[in-house]
Amino acid sequence: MHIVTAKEMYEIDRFAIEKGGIDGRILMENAGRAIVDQITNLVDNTERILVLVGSGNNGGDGFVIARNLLNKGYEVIVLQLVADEKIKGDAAYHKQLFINFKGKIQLVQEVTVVEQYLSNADVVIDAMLGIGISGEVRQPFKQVIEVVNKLEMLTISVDIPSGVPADEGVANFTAIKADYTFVVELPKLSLYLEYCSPFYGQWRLVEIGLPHTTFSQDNLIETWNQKNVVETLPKRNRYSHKGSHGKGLVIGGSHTMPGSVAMTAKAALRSGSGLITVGTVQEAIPSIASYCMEATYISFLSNEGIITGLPAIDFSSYDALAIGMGMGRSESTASITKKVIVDAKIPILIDADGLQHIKGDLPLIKQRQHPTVLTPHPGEMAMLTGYSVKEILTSPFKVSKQFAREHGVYLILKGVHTIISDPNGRQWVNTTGNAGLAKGGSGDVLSGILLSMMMQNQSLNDALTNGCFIHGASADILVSEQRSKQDLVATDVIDGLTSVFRTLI
Ligand SMILES: NC(=O)C1=CN([C@@H]2O[C@H](COP(=O)(O)OP(=O)(O)OC[C@H]3O[C@@H](n4cnc5c(N)ncnc54)[C@H](OP(=O)(O)O)[C@@H]3O)[C@@H](O)[C@H]2O)[C@@H](O)CC1
Ligand SMILES: [K+]
Repeated sequence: MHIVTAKEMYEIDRFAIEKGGIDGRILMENAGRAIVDQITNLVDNTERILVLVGSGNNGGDGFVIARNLLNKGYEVIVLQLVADEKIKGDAAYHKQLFINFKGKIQLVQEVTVVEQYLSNADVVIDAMLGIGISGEVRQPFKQVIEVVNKLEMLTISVDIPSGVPADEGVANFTAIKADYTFVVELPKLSLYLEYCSPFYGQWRLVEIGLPHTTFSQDNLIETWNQKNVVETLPKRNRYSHKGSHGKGLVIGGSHTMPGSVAMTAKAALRSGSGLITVGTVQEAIPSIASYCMEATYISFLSNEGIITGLPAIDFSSYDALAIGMGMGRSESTASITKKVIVDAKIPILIDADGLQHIKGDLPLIKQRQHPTVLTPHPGEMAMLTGYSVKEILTSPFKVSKQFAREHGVYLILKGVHTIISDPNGRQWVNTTGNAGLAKGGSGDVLSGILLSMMMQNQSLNDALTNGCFIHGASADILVSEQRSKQDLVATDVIDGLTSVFRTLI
């Protein structure tokens, strides 16, 4: 599903009205009614409802909601926070309907009076500000937002919690902390920003009759969900053999960090790879092999437990390779990483210490004729780009797109909402995963799943989005059935792959 910026949402709205011929007042009615259907599942009609409305169409939705709740027997009061003349167009039309239906509207701008009304209500519907907000929230909204948040009553936001920007790039704002948000038609970008999404509370989309078209050529961002995975994940052919599902190479590990490559290799095998070879230091091989007996091993030259030399490897005999996990950050591992990037004429995934090593050599990656996949977390992304972590989290879509285009890479920016960007600037947001994944080893497991997907017969975009989905889905299934977010560890996520594949294939 397409994720929209405010600008794109307005384009779709304009298209529906101007070209499609639908009346904006009908769209507003649809929005309000669809949201009322949701509210009636949450709130029973003995509860007193206060609807806070502002000057725009978000407030217009508020009037439709108030009228339809009134019709259903709820006790409803609308607090209008702006002067009468500010309410125009479709919103004014629906305000008049509410009045015609004997609805009660109080024009209030002093926060103390708003507070009194709030103390006599059970539920607040937030229809103050929608996607039309610009700049810092002004008074009286700022104070009202603070009061609503302080009271901690059931708060339901219309389209977007008032004050939350629709788009990325705004780090500091005052906004309603909603318990529920009913998002009109399409998800807004801020739903996938980790500093904005908590404000939405639980959220759901409501359909109002707009087409799901996109007019933007430059901002293609989509969610990637189970349906997409089922449609694109290759089915295993009965007549296939181990060579048909990819022969992958994993380079990394060190005496003190053998677990990383072990988990990458095991995850790759559990995700369908035909053959996996691990290239690592001699002293780590016995412990890795005891965990991952299905892999084969190449012993690399080492000194004090760190890889120091690359043996002669025919990279062309592999379908893809992953490098960097648990490798350490010495001069020798840096030069090996660079040599692999130049010599290996196959798709490469670079993670962890490998990312540190390429920072000064990004042109080498751009020159590659084969795909390169980078999998940084925000800290590594900051190291690669020179932006601060805060800047990256404030504009993760923009920063990733820019980086993927500039360096010709596939970029997976890991996070609560992992963003996958391709070299053409297309982007996807993964929809699975939970806080249980915020542990050491998660990234190594993801690299293994991705390596495997990169070798299966699918487009690289599908491979990467599917890999991220499957990784998060394993954690989700485990947390819902047997583990908790507390005790989930990376190797569990590998074991959980069985449940994911059983539901997907
Ligand atoms: N297809 C759709 O998209 C549909 C959308 N619909 C709904 O419409 C909503 C978008 O409506 P919208 O465009 O009227 O904007 P919205 O956010 O209600 O208000 C903007 C007003 O707020 C004000 N204001 C601005 N910044 C401010 C600030 N910092 N601090 C304080 N005030 C500020 C500014 O007024 P000003 O005081 O500047 O005159 C401006 O006029 C959308 O979220 C959805 O709910 C549905 O009805 C169905 C179809
Ligand atoms: K709102």
